[in-house]
This record gives sequence, structure tokens and C-alpha cells, in this order.
Amino acid sequence: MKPNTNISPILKIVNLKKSFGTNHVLNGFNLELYKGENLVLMGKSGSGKSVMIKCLVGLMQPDEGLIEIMGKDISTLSQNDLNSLRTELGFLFQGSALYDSMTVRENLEFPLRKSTEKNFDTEELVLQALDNVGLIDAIDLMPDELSGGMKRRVALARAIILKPKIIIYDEPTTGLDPITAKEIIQLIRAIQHKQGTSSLIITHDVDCARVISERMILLIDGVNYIEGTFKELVSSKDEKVQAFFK
Ligand SMILES: Nc1ncnc2c1ncn2[C@@H]1O[C@H](COP(=O)(O)OP(=O)(O)OP(=O)(O)O)[C@@H](O)[C@H]1O
Repeated sequence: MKPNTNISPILKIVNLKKSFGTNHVLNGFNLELYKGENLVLMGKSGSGKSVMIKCLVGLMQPDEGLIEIMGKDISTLSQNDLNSLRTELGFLFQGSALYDSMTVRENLEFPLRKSTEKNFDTEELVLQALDNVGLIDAIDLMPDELSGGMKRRVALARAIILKPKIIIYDEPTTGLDPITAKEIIQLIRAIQHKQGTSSLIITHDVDCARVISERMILLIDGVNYIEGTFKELVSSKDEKVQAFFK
């Protein structure tokens, strides 16, 4: 399904460029994410996916290009405005990234403590988020008492706890066995459906892309080399594109 391009994208990247010396990582990368869609970004290792995310969240300064989140050009925002815009973004990082010395409950409370919005019931949000990932019973456990799949679920609960409008998933299924990976994919879909979030999913996992994507972008040679549905991309005759699906 093609997005309705009459509607403004919730996230927009235009002509993003970033080099490190002679290593030209991003050479004019473009991306548009529309409300409620699941957009998958695939790129080989070292193609610049993390650099793109760092530019997106303001952790790295691009050499050139425009990044708009919910219609706001992030380069023009004050630190305060950038921080409050960041609360509209949820992240699921590679490898879950839970705090080992904190219980599940404390891990989930962490983003709430940092939030500028204080008008919420912490206990209720924590329980709601854990319920969404089917892990209420694990609330007082420590991360090392959880399986890899449970950790990923807790990380997912933490990513959605403030009901962000956009969620960025960085390799959500890496390191999981195929069955657990499928469960995580189903959860991502269920959460997107329930909360109407827009998702940017960065993955190497072709199965994950096939199941979850409504649209895909391949990052090759620093640009959005090709865009389309999984079906369109998988039937491309272009060798660089085919290499992703072998
Ligand atoms: N701070 C930095 N200084 C110099 N080079 C960097 C820096 N950050 C990234 N790079 C380079 O940018 C390129 C892209 O790296 P990046 O981490 O974005 O790849 P990636 O697509 O996320 O890879 P992976 O899938 O393995 O995570 C690499 O060549 C890397 O060495």
C-alpha cells in the first residue's frame, strides 16, 4: 500500500549527508515516514543506518540536509524543545539495553523520571506497558532473571511507555531464536495497531521485513537506493537489491 502523500510525513529526512574524512557515509539520503505506517529500512553492515539515527536524534551533526520531526526542523530547535520532541520518539535499541542493576519496574520507570511531562500515574503506566507485552508477572525481577525474549519485551514496554508517536526499532529480532523473533514481530504489530504509532524498523532480518513492512527502503551507497513494498523489492532485477534477499 502506497502512503497517502497528500498528508505530511510525521518524519522527514531530505538530502542527508555525512562524511568522516574521505568516508562518505550518507550521500543525500531521503526518507519519509507517514502516520501509522511500518517502514522498514535495510542496509548492509556499515552502510550508515546508525549514523542516520544519530543525526535523527540530534546526537550527531549532519554535514547537510533537513530533518523534520512532526513538522519541526530539528536544527532550529532549542535544547529544551528538542528534549520535549524526543519524548514523541520511542526507541528499541539493539540487544535490549536494560539497566542490569534495576528491576523491570525500575527500568520502566526510568523514561518517566526523565520526562518533562509529569502529569501521569507512574504505577498505572508501568502496569499498562507490561500488560501490552504480556509480562506483568515479571515486574519485580532483575534483567538477569529474564530470557532474551523477555528482555526484548521489557525493552519494548519501555519504548512504548510514554505512548510515543514514532518508534524506532533497531534490529528488533537480532539474537533471538526464530520463534521468539516471530513473537516480538507480532507484538510490534499489535502495539502499532493499538497505539497507532508510526514505526521505522531497521533490520537485516528478511523474514521480519516481509511480515512487518508496509513499505521498505534500501540504503545502498549512502542513498535511498530503492523504495517499495517487500513484494516489489524482492522481485527487482537489480543485483544490488537482489543481494539483500538471497
Ligand atoms: N564517529 C565516527 N567517526 C568515524 N567514522 C564513523 C563514526 N561513526 C560511524 N562511522 C563510520 O560510518 C560508517 C557507517 O557506520 P554505521 O554504524 O552507521 O553502520 P550501520 O549501517 O549502522 O552498521 P551495522 O548494521 O553494522 O550496525 C562506517 O564506515 C563507520 O566506520
